Amino acid sequence: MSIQYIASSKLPTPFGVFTMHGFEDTVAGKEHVALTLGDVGNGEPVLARAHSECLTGDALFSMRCDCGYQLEEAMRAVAEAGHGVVLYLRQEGRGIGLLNKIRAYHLQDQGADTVEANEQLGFGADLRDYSMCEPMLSHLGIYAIRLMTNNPRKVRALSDAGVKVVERVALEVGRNPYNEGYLSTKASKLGHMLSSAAATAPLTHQDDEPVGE
Ligand SMILES: Nc1nc2c(ncn2[C@@H]2O[C@H](COP(=O)(O)OP(=O)(O)OP(=O)(O)O)[C@@H](O)[C@H]2O)c(=O)[nH]1
Ligand SMILES: [Zn+2]
Repeated sequence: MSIQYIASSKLPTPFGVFTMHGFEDTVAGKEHVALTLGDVGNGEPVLARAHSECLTGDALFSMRCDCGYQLEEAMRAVAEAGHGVVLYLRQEGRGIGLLNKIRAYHLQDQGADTVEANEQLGFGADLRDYSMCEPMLSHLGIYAIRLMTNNPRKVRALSDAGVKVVERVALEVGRNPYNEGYLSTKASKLGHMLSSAAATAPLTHQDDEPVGE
């Protein structure tokens, strides 16, 4: 198996004290992380998020997408439930990588949507692979999950990869004027289950009125 468990440590966050588990994909050369909180290995289905890396949204406060908001809400929900897991998967830009995502954003600045931009760069719309999830979850003693996502293809991909998904839990947060078009493209072209007036969960950096655009 190419996924190897490496080490664990505490990770205190504003939401609670998680345990961070590091894994290495020795074939792809990628490092992935699982954050757990509470007892996740008791056989009960576990509240879970499989979150694909988005440096811009997760770390740089970007409002172009909903990733940062979803990550924050997922960690908050796990803390509120008292147990759960967040898999942080290092497949930036739906698998095309950070620099290609910046190229794609440049094309989107000029009018392409998120799918057209990928295609203009010669990539498929979504190159992600979820095969690391089952071995990571198994290592943590998790055999069934309640998956926080709006993406039905992610549910199918995880199921196809051997993960028992007993429920999909909607995760609609962070809609704002900068990601409105992106979210409607996700719904129309990528099949995401999104209501048009999704609830917003403002983050501290979302307080300012948008400027430009
Ligand atoms: N190529 C590309 N990747 C993007 C863009 N915006 C966000 N991403 C990446 O998309 C991934 C997140 O995918 P999303 O489609 O937003 O959400 P999802 O994971 O499919 O679905 P949810 O579980 O509902 O969040 C992350 O890896 C982001 O870096 C974009 O415009 N172009
Ligand atoms: Zn994002």
